Amino acid sequence: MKNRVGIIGVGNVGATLAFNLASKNICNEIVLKDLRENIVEAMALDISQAANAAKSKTIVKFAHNAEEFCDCNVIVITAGIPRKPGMSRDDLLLTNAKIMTSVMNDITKYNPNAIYIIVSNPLDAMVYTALKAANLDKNKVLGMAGILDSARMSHFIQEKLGYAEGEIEASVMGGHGDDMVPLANYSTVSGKPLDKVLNNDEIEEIITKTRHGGAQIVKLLETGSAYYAPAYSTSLMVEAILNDNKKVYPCAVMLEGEYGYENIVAGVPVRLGKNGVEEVIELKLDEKQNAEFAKSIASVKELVNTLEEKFFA
Ligand SMILES: NC(=O)C1=CN([C@@H]2O[C@H](COP(=O)(O)OP(=O)(O)OC[C@H]3O[C@@H](n4cnc5c(N)ncnc54)[C@H](O)[C@@H]3O)[C@@H](O)[C@H]2O)C=CC1
Ligand SMILES: O=C([O-])CC(=O)C(=O)O
Repeated sequence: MKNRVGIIGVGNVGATLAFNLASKNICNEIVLKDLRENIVEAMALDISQAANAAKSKTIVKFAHNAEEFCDCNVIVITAGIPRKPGMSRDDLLLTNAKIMTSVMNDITKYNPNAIYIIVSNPLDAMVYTALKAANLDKNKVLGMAGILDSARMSHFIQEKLGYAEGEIEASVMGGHGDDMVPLANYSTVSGKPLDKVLNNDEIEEIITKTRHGGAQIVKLLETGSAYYAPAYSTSLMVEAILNDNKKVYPCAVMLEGEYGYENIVAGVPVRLGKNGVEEVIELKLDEKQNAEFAKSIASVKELVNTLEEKFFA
C-alpha cells in the first residue's frame, strides 16, 4: 500500500514540512493543498525538484480540490493565520476555528483512514475543534507542540551550559501556551538529571525562556511565527505514524480520564503508531507540577468555553 501524506496549508510550516518529508524519503507521495493555488503549485514543483536532487523517491503533487486530496494515511493541517508581534496565540482562536472546521468538513470524507496532525494555533483548542467538526475517534486526531517546546527547552539548556548539543532530553507537557509545563525532573543532560548540572535559578530561567520561545521568534520575525523547528517536530510525528515505530512523544490529545481530566485537550506523552495515539503515558507529577498542569488545563478550558459559546452554539 502506498504511504500518502497530505498537507493542508502550505505556508511557512506546511512548505517546510513538505520539503523535510520529501528529502527524507519516508513516504511515496505528498499531496499539498492551500487556498493559494499558484503558491501550492509552485511549492509542489520546487519540492518535487528538491526530492529529485536528494534522490528521494517521494512524489510531490498538489490537489486542485478536496476530491484530489484523498486516501491519505496521515494529514497535517497547518491552515490558519499565524500571530504577529503583540498577539497571543489565543487571539487566533475564532479565525482559525472557522478555517479548521471548514477544512475538516471538506477533507474527512475522502480520507477515511487518515490520522490527523493539527498544527494551527491555538493548538489545543484547534485539536478540540477538529475533533468536534469531524466526529472522529480521539486516537486519530492529535496536535503538534510538545516536541517543539521540548526542543526549545533543550536548546536553552545547551545555550546555558555551552555544551551537550545532541545529548539533551527535555520534556514539556500541558497546553501550548504561556503556561505550558516544562518538566525539569524528566529532563537530562547526557543521562544526568537536569538538577545535577544546573541550579534552581538556572532551571527557572530555562523554564521561562521555553514558555516564551515562540513569542521570542514572533517578535524578531515581525511578519509571522517560527517554522523550521515546528516543521521538523511535525515530521517526527508523521514518521512515527507511517513507520508504526511506537515512539513516545509529547502530543496534544483529548484526555478521557488520564491525569484526572475529561473532555479537554492538552499535551501529554503518547505512544505513536499506525493507529495514531496508541497509548497515553501517565507520568508521576509532583505537587507543583500538578498545580501547573491544572493551570494550563484551565487556560485551554477557557478557550474551549469561548468556542462553545461563540462558535459552536
Ligand atoms: N503548534 C505549533 O507548535 C505551531 C503552530 N503554528 C501555527 O500554524 C499555523 C500556520 O503557520 P504558518 O505556516 O507560519 O502560517 P502561513 O501564513 O505561512 O501559512 C498558512 C497557510 O494556510 C493557508 N490557508 C488558510 N486557510 C486555508 C484553508 N481554508 N484551506 C487551505 N489552506 C488555507 C494560507 O493560504 C497559508 O498558505 C498558524 O496558525 C500558526 O500559529 C506555527 C508554528 C508552531
Ligand atoms: O509562537 C507562535 O505563534 C507559533 C508557535 O506556536 C510556536 O512557535 O511555538
